[in-house]
Amino acid sequence: MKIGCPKEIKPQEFRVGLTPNAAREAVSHGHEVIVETGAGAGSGFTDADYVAAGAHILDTADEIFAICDMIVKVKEPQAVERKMLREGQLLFTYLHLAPDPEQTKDLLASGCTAIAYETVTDDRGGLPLLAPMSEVAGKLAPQVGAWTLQKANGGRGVLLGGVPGVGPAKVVIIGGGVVGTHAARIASGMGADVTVLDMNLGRLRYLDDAFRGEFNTSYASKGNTAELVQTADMVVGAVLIPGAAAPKLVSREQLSTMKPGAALVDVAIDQGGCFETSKPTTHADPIYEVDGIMHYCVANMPGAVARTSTIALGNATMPFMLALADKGWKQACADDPNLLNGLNVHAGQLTYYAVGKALGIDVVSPQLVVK
Ligand SMILES: NC(=O)C1=CN([C@@H]2O[C@H](COP(=O)(O)OP(=O)(O)OC[C@H]3O[C@@H](n4cnc5c(N)ncnc54)[C@H](O)[C@@H]3O)[C@@H](O)[C@H]2O)C=CC1
Ligand SMILES: CC(=O)C(=O)O
Ligand SMILES: [Mg+2]
Repeated sequence: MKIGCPKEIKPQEFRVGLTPNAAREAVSHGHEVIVETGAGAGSGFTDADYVAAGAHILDTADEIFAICDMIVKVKEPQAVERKMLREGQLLFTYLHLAPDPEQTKDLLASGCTAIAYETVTDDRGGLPLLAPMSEVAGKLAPQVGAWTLQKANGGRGVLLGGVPGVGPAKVVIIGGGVVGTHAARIASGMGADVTVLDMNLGRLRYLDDAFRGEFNTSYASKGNTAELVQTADMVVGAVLIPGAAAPKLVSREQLSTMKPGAALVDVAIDQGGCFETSKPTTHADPIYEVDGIMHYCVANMPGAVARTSTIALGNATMPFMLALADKGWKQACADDPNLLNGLNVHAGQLTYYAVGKALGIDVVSPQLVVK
């Protein structure tokens, strides 16, 4: 199979879909790997590194999309990339379709088959291709939130860890999954007073047990959430219902109950965001203010630490990428129900129920598609 890896074109996205190690592995399985010139530069990989791994280099994304059977990327295809996708071609990348009707329309029109990293599952109910980037974004959240809280950036002027004689900042994390857990570890490591909210009591039990009270836990009822948000210096949005649009858990009215200059860090923005006032921002212009509350809503946070993120993502995607290349997507998905859960689009039809529900589009069963 011809496997293509174009350079990412989303603003300030420095990750790349294939590492030289992944390219080497695919070549050793008998595949041809074609990488766009400079695609790895933002992650510290040169064209020569890919050539040494057995890949070929081409000058433009057009050439790669024209000749490759499978396109491996990081971020959802941008409008110009969507025009290059074609019937029968396989796209393997993050998609986040539920909050993105335009991308969904274009993918359906292209006739391609698209497998979304964020809905591939594992046998323990986890999301193995989302997890590495959630680990990164979770660890970044207190760091970017601390910066947002600085006075010159519009924030409250509060230091997360406090100092002797002045108490620490209060950090409230809504969602105690992968993002939430990593954010809690870092925020409490920075000395903040941290509370994690989740609706899953089993998850709260696990967090309490595993971290031995290093941070507080609270059940995510509307009342508890509203009370904690009022007292918070920083709120991290870290909820997920896989594939679906994020539920809105803090309304615009609630902003007036918060401390002026508090920071909302909406990591769930890639699924539409869990604060009513969230809208996607970029690393170039990451924050904005609504009703005196600072918002940070960058939808590709891991791109900021591209080398760490590219290697972590590549470790996770490699076995799935190889299965897709070795067997073809249909057989690979038929053999592995976890990979089949990644199938979002095939030949003009949606194949993921939560996306169809969010966008009001009919869905065909993925099991029928691979029969
Ligand atoms: N902005 C960015 O650059 C990035 C964003 N993300 C996003 O972060 C979000 C979280 O991802 P993960 O932590 O991996 O998901 P996860 O599935 O590990 O955790 C989500 C948690 O949210 C909880 N939850 C669901 N609904 C809730 C509610 N109404 N109230 C309280 N808790 C609720 C679940 O019980 C679960 O524990 C996702 O939208 C993901 O796509 C992930 C990586 C990078
Ligand atoms: C998960 C995601 O959206 C990202 O890593 O950018
Ligand atoms: Mg994203």
